[in-house]
Amino acid sequence: MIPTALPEVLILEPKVFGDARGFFFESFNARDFAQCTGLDVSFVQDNHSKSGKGVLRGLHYQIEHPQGKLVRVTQGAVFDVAVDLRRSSPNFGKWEGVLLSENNKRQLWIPPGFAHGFLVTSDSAEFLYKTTDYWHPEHERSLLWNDPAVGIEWPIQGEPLLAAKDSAAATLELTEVFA
Ligand SMILES: Cc1cn([C@H]2C[C@H](O)[C@@H](COP(=O)(O)OP(=O)(O)O[C@H]3O[C@H](C)C(=O)[C@H](O)[C@H]3O)O2)c(=O)[nH]c1=O
Repeated sequence: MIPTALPEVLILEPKVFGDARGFFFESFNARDFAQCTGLDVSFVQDNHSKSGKGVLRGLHYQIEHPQGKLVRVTQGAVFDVAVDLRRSSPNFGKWEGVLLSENNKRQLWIPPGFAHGFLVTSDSAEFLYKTTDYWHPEHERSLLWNDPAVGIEWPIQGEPLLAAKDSAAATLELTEVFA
């Protein structure tokens, strides 16, 4: 486990076994996750998305039924970002960005209370993640990817490819946040 500038956001690096055939690693182990993070969480949903170069999905969160997310990349590379949306946090509005790729096999734990999104930096990327609560579309919110008040330094020249809901997302000042 590798800490980040946001104490609750954690990078996890699996032990990878390579041999003449290729590689093997345990991509998730509940006991090891609990031991190395000290967290007592259970995951209820696995998600898998594929995106082209320059796609930015996010920054999303559920205002009710907030989801903790354990995210990883199995093909390509993304710049993965978490933003602390807990008003009571000393890091409210602060962000952390981590390169996740098929090569570094790093995973990122994003707790409930944070917005999450990623920018695809490779030609395409397959993104897999586990969530600690189910999808509740009625509670989904989107924080604007380039809100100057948050100041995320996305590794992109020009505009990303965004879903309409993300182009129209609210700024930190106007979006719903957590206590
Ligand atoms: C999130 C989700 C979506 N869907 C359906 C709804 C749409 O018909 C389709 C695509 O959904 P959406 O455009 O919201 O997908 P993303 O933009 O990748 O959303 C995700 O983006 C960022 C990276 C996140 O962290 C969230 O997990 C999630 O909000 O999948 C489902 O059926 N179940 C789900 O859990």
